[in-house]
Amino acid sequence: MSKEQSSSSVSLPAIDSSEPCPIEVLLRTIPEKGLQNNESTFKINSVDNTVLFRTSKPLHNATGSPHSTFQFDKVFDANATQKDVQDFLVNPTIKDILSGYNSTILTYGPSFSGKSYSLLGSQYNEGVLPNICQVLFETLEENEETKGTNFCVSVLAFEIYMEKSYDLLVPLPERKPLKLHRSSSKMDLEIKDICPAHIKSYEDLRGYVQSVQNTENRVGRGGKAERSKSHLVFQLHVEQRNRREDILKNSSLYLIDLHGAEKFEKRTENTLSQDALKKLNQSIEALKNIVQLLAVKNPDSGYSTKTSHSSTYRESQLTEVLRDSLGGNRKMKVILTCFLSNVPTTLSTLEFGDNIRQIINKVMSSTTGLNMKKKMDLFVQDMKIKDDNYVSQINILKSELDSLKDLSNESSSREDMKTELENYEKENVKLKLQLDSITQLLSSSTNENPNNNIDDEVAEILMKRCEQIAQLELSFDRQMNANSKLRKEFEYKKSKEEALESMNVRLLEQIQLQEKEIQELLTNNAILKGELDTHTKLAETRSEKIKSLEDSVKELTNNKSAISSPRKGSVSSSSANTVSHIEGGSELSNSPRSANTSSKPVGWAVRKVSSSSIATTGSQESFAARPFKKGLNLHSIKVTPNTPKSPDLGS
Ligand SMILES: Nc1ncnc2c1ncn2[C@@H]1O[C@H](COP(=O)(O)OP(=O)(O)OP(=O)(O)O)[C@@H](O)[C@H]1O
Repeated sequence: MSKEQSSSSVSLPAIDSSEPCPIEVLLRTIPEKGLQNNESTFKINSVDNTVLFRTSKPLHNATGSPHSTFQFDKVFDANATQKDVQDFLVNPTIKDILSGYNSTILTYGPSFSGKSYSLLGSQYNEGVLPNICQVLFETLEENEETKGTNFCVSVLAFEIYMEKSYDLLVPLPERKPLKLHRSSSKMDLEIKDICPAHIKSYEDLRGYVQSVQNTENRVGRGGKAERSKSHLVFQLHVEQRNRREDILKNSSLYLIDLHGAEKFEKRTENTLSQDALKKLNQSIEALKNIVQLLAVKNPDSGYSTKTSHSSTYRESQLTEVLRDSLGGNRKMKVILTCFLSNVPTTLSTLEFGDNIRQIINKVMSSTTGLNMKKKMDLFVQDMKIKDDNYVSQINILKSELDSLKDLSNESSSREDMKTELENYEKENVKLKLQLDSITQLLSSSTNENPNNNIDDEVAEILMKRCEQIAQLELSFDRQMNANSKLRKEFEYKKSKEEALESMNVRLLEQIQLQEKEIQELLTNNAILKGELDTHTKLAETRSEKIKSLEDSVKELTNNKSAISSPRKGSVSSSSANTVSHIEGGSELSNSPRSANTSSKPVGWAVRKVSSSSIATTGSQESFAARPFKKGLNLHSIKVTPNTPKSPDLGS
C-alpha cells in the first residue's frame, strides 16, 4: 500500500482476500462462406465449449501440441451475435468492477478475424466496450440513488505502435511518445503526459470512446484492406465511496484491442524496413513468451509466479501494460477470434488460448474503509470544487459589473447631465419670458394702431426671435428625449447592479454556511476522538481489573493447595487448620466472584454449615461456605438448614 493510501484510509478486513483466479478464454469464429481446407478441420462444440482439431497428419508433426481437443470457458460458433458475446462478458465484468476488482479484457487473433468488431463494435452493432460503459453507468447511478454510493469515473486511451505509446486525443502533428512507468508501490500503470478524462455520464463516455475509435486518429490504423498495426488500450478507473457503510472501492478495467497476431513480413509489408518489422512483431512475440512461461501446466502448483520473469515483461510495451493481467492482481478475460478456414492462424490462436487459460492470477478486491480523515478529505475536496465554482461565478459577475460601470462612465455622468438639463431649463424660461414680452409688445402696438403696419425693424427682430425660439424648443425636445433615455439606461444599470449585489450576498451566505458545516464536522471529529480516548482508558482499566482478578484467583489457588494438604488427614486434628480454612472462606466471600454468587437464592453463602469437626474449634458461628471448587472438604461438612441452633451444638 502506498504511503498516501495508508494515511488516508484504514484497511478493513478484506472482503475477498487474495484468491486464485484463472484467466478465462472465450472463442468466437467469424462467419465464412465455407471451409476451404479439406485436409483438416475444426469441429466447434458450443455446448461442451470445445474445439476438436482433426487432421490426416500425425498431430505432433502438425502442431507440436499435445492437444487434439481445445477446451475453453466459452465457445461461440459463427452464428453467435454481439449480444451473445456481451451476455457472457458484460455482467460478470461489471460485478467485478463494483466489487473493487481490477479487470482486463483482451482480444487476440489474426487480422480481420473480428477482434475490433467484438470489442468495439461496428456502426450498427455495438461491441463489448460501449455495452460495458452503458451498464456500468446505469448501475453506478442506481447505486447512488439506492445505496448512497458516490462514484467517480475517469478514462484514458492510448495506442501502442512500434513499441511507442501515443495519446489518441492529442492532434497528430503534436503527438509525442508517452512514458509508461510502473512504480513498485502502485499496482496501476502510471502514464506520464496523459490526462485521464473525468466522465460524468454514459453520454460523455460514449463521446470519448467514439473520438478515440476514430481510425483517422490512429497512427497504426489499417486502411480498408490493410491490417491494423497498433494496439488500442482503454483504461477505465472507477472509485466508489459509500459514506453510510464507510467503504471505499477502487477498481480499474483495461480493454485492449490487439492488432493481428500473425507475423508482419517483408513479403506483405514491402514498404517497411526490417527494423520497423522487428518493432511491429516485438509485442506479440513478447506476449507469447510470457504466456508460455506463466502457463501452469499442473494446477496444483498454485498461482502463476511472475517474479522471475520481470525481464520478459520488459521486452515490450504491451507486456509492460499487461504485467498485472498476466500472473498479477487482475481478473482477465480473453476474446479469441479466428477464421476456421485458415488452419495455421486458427491453430496458433487456439494454442495461445490454451496456454493463457492455464495462467492463474492472484486477485484481491481493493476495498478499504473510509475513515474520518478520508471523509474530511473528500468533503474538503467537494468544498474546494464548490468554492472554485463560486469564485469563478463571482469573477464573472465582477467583470460584468465593471463593464457596466465603464459603460455608464462613458456616457456623461449623472451630475453633468443634471446641470446641463438645469441650464437648458433656465434658458428656456428666459426665452419664454422674452417671447411673452414680445407678444405683449406686438399686441399693444397692434391695439394702439391697428391699421399701422409694424415697423420693419421690429418685425425683423421678431422674426429672428421666433426662429430662435423654434430652434431652442427643438433642441430642448431633443435634450429631453436624450435625458429620458439616459435616465432609463441608468435605472436599468442600477437594477442590474442591485441584482448582482444581492447575488453576491447570497453566494457569501452559501460560503459561510459551508464553512459552518466544515466547523461542525471538525467538532464532530474532535468529539469522536474524545470518545475514542475514553474507550481506550476504559479498556485499560478493564484489563487492569482483569489482571487483579487473575492475581486473586491465583492467590486463592495457592491458598487452596496450602489448605488441602493438611485436610487430607483428620480435619478435627488441628483447630488451627480449620480456622485458616474459615478465614479462606471469608476471604473468598470478599472477592468479586463471591459477590456474584451471593446474589443467587440458593447460594453457597446463604447456607450455614456445621460439622462435628468444625465444632471442635469451640465456636458455634456459622460461616459462608465456599463452592466445592474453592477447596472445602465436603466429606467433613454437613449442610444444615438455617434453623435455630440446638443447644447441644454448643456443648
Ligand atoms: N462476427 C462478425 N459478424 C459480422 N461481421 C464481422 C464479424 N466479425 C468481423 N466482422 C467484420 O469483419 C471485418 C474485419 O473485422 P475487424 O476489423 O473487427 O477485424 P480485426 O481482427 O480487428 O482486424 P485488425 O487486426 O486488422 O484490427 C469488419 O468489417 C467487421 O465488421
